[in-house]
Amino acid sequence: MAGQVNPDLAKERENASFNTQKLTNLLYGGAEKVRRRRYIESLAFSDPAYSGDEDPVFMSREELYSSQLKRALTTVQRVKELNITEEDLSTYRNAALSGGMPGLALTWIAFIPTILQQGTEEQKQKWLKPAQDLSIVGAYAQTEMGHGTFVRGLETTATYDPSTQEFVIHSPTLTSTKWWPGGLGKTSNYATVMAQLYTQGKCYGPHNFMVQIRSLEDHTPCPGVTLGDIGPKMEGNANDNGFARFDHVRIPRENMLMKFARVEPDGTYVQPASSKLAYSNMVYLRGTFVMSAAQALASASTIAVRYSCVRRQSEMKPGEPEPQILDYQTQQYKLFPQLAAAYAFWFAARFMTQQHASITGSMEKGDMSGLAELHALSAGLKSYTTAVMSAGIDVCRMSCGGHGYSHASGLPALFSTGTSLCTAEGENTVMMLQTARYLVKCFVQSQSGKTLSGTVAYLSAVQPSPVSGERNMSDLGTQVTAFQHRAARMVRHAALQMQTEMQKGKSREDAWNSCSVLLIKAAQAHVHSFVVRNFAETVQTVEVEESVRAVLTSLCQLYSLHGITEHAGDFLMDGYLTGRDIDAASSLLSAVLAQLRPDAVALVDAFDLHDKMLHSVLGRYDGRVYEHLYQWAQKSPLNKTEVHESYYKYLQPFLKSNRAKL
Ligand SMILES: CCCCCCCCCCCCCC(=O)SCCNC(=O)CCNC(=O)[C@H](O)C(C)(C)COP(=O)(O)OP(=O)(O)OC[C@H]1O[C@@H](n2cnc3c(N)ncnc32)[C@H](O)[C@@H]1OP(=O)(O)O
Ligand SMILES: Cc1cc2nc3c(=O)[nH]c(=O)nc-3n(C[C@H](O)[C@H](O)[C@H](O)COP(=O)(O)OP(=O)(O)OC[C@H]3O[C@@H](n4cnc5c(N)ncnc54)[C@H](O)[C@@H]3O)c2cc1C
Repeated sequence: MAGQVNPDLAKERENASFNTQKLTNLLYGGAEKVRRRRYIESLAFSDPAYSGDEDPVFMSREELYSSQLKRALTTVQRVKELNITEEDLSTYRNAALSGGMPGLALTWIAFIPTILQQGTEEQKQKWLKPAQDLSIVGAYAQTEMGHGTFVRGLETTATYDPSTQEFVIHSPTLTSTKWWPGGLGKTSNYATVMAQLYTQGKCYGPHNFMVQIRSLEDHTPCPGVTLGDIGPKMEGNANDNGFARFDHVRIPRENMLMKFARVEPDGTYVQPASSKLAYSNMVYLRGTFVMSAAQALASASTIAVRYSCVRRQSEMKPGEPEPQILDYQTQQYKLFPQLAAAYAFWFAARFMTQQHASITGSMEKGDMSGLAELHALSAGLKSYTTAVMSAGIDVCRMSCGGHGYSHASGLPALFSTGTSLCTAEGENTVMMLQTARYLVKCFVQSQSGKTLSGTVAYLSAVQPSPVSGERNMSDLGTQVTAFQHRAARMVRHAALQMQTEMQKGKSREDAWNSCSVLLIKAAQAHVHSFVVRNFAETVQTVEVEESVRAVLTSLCQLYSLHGITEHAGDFLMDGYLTGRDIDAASSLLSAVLAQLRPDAVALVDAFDLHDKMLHSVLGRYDGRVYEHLYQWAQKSPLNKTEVHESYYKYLQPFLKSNRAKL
């Protein structure tokens, strides 16, 4: 990252109130981890095997597919040569493949985790090593053309035949065609297939099956399997999201992933401790999306904040030089909430990872009591953080004016990739409704006197009626309590509204549907409140230098004050906060924007995102935007020749004939 730095950016860095490195260490879990991550990334960044390809935005779909596949295979080779450990694997791969996720990566992201989550010890022994060594390449084939959300509605069948001890995998209808799985189209030779399990004439619902789909010799589809790519998408076109149809394809009984449910050789079905354990891999992946959301928003904020310090536009005071656009309060109001949300989500992702490890640890020992909370938390956090991230990246894009709209900024690709996380691994509305379902249940339990624990404990603790009196709106404790009050009120309101609808004669399902907008809003308020509380607790308790704590405290205040002012109606609804409180929150918010302004560049630098990860001319660490914008445009394929061939084909004859008519 050396080289001459734009003087405006250099000045920003000199003027920061805290040591950037200390904050980076906090984000990544210590100085040694930061050093290690940088070293591992440098191995990829300095490797000539990964350089030389042109910018992905100038490539055709086929070029992109094959170049990223080649890169992915190089990573496999390098991981062995360089002895990259399990701990460093994702850092290395992310650095090497930052130009676009290849279909092959689904082996790492979804296929291997499914074997780990759903396989018996024997099955792990059989398939994990080949998958890790890439002697088999796998996809996670669940979604069908007709059903993605409603897993119980999947149509693919796996019918057990005790006479041969095999399952017969079949796609009975067009809509049962597997559709979307990453890496399925052209790359994979295996897939875990989610199918309705039939045995002894009874359907036991969706279960996972290991199915070979292509020949290990020549990669042609196995008998009875039809495969292909589903075509280009909004982004992610290095990935061959694919389709698959099965015509009575037979697989051995041992290919059902049987960690939880089992089918005995005679066809007897053995129940799992919970039928939802077949979904455990989805819960795991959703949890990981929270960090992806944090990192995507961190990238967008880094690009937009750095550029906003390099870019000068208009006149603030007559006769004075044009100001850096970050000096406009409106620009700060666009960008700082995204920056604050990136930090908030980073800490929430950390909590999510710890919760996942702790609850799955208990589940391994047979204690299923945490499953519902884990599902509600991962579904809600996935939904909330990816939605805010997606909208936030677009705010960052617009904040960069015209240059933000160019692929040179990196923001269009970041948005199109990021926004896919709102749909993949559980559509966001559907996920938030799952959280709402849990909240309503908890509310009913608290009404009958049960003391709630975990992330919903506040639902029984918060006073239903507002507390009158003066409030200090700058106090983090006051802000957290206000968020909890808002969420508790909204959950109570949605649940009581449902009860009212049912008392009027509606079925539970109809009452649920007619209250679902209220329910979604209540669940969003719950997750929002959790994120605020977790952020506040982190900044108050973390061991760190006081200057770092001070800037994080301002950032946390900004995050919650922004939430309060943007959702003022929710806080005012029952008079918990007054108009004066909201006015105070708005004034404080303006003050915090100004307070954070000198630290903005240092706060994005602390994410420690290398230029080779950002892929942005606008977000370059050295701020040399204009010269590189000019250089970048020269690479446009349209500039390969001075006069484009279409001129000779179309424009020249057209102009000639037009002129002849004159
Ligand atoms: C920029 C960054 C880029 C980064 C790139 C990243 C890579 C991207 C890679 C992309 C890769 C993308 C890869 C992909 O996309 S893979 C495909 C992912 N697909 C999905 O996620 C499907 C979503 N649908 C479902 O999960 C279910 O069908 C839902 C949940 C909707 C309903 O389900 P169902 O109809 O069966 O249930 P029910 O509603 O009758 O409820 C019944 C009860 O069950 C409880 N329940 C439900 N579920 C769970 C659960 N899991 N654990 C524990 N409990 C659960 C529920 O609360 C209820 O409890 P109760 O109230 O009765 O007590
Ligand atoms: C980039 C990408 C990668 C993917 N990778 C994979 C993969 O590797 N493997 C795989 O199996 N799948 C994959 N998928 C598929 C993905 O998991 C599904 O698209 C996703 O789960 C949403 O399901 P759906 O498409 O059926 O949406 P739908 O459910 O049809 O959603 C359409 C609308 O209906 C609404 N809706 C549906 N049900 C309800 C309800 N109960 N209440 C209220 N509203 C409702 C939704 O909110 C949404 O507004 C991928 C998808 C994408 C975009």
